Amino acid sequence: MAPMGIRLSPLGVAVFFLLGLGVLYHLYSGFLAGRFSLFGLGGEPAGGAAQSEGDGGAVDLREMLAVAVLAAERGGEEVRRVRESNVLHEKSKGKTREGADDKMTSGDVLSNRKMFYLLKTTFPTVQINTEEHVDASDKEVIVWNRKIPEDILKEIAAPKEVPAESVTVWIDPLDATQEYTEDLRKYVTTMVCVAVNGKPVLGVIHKPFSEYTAWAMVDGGSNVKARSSYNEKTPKIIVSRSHAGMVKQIALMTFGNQTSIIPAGGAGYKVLALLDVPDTSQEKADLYIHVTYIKKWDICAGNAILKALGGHMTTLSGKEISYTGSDGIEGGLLASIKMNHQALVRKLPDLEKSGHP
Ligand SMILES: Nc1ncnc2c1ncn2[C@@H]1O[C@H](COP(=O)(O)O)[C@@H](OP(=O)(O)O)[C@H]1O
Ligand SMILES: [Mg+2]
Repeated sequence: MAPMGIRLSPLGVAVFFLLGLGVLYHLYSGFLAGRFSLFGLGGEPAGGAAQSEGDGGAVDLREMLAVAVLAAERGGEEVRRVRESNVLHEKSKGKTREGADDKMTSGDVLSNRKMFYLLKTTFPTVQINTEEHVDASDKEVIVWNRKIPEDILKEIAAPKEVPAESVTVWIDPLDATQEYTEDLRKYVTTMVCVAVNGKPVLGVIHKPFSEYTAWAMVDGGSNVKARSSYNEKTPKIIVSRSHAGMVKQIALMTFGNQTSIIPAGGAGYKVLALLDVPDTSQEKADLYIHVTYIKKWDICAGNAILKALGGHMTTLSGKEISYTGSDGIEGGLLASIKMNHQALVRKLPDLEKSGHP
């Protein structure tokens, strides 16, 4: 006889066992999904999302920085792969206002796809503006493993939440496309910028061919710094080599003939030229000046990094640039660090008033 006269029916045991399994599955499914995403095994967006569909509320800027770094690096892998294949599928998207070809390659398109979908999957409600067209039928779900790299954790000790609707992300999947087509690899970067209420707060500039990444967050931290000194009197000025306009004449007129001009590709490269960057292929300059029309994805990341390090990027007349709304800016660009930026502005001609780029 069973103790206390209880007899266990086989059917009852089976039902009890199944119920138990159901409860365990319910309890652990979220945990397991988290583990799988940890290994980057793919799956549904919710697996790596730092923000769920219903959570229009807040995003953590420290998480956005981690994803921005990853996106720039993943995009960079595509940029490198396409360049090394030598099959660029080079096309013209049209002409710039000055009549130059606005080029696009498979490197731009494939990098854009990776960068856009990684950020979109992780932060589904955030506004993302990117240089290249995103093909919705060619969607790729890329899951973030939710790991914030050690160097970011070391610099930025706590999460920093902001309302998701205050955020605009700017992606440049391949800066210096013209130079990319000429195989001038050192100028090429991939960039991500996060603006909050139009102000640039977080920037990432990645060099795919030297695998160097600079990042910074305003009032947060950075992995890059300013150099110890700059020449304010006769600065070395870095300028565009393929969208120059009248920049050389303006620079020489303002700073005199002793000033040297360095023509270079890429807005990301030119901002890095102002900083203390260990990459040996990186030239150094004291100022970055641009006088023709330029787009916000080209400059937002550099603006955020300079601002985080105490520098400035403004129009030539000293106006701050707002990273919401329209894609482009008139009025040129002046970028400096550890200099009297307003004094530089006073020296330069006001392009917006003269109407002459
Ligand atoms: N007048 C202009 N019109 C449109 N885009 C411009 C421009 N001047 C510069 N740019 C863009 O700004 C970036 C840096 O330019 P530059 O190398 O000449 O300094 C390049 O971005 P992309 O390579 O991402 O297109 C370039 O196309
Ligand atoms: Mg580009």
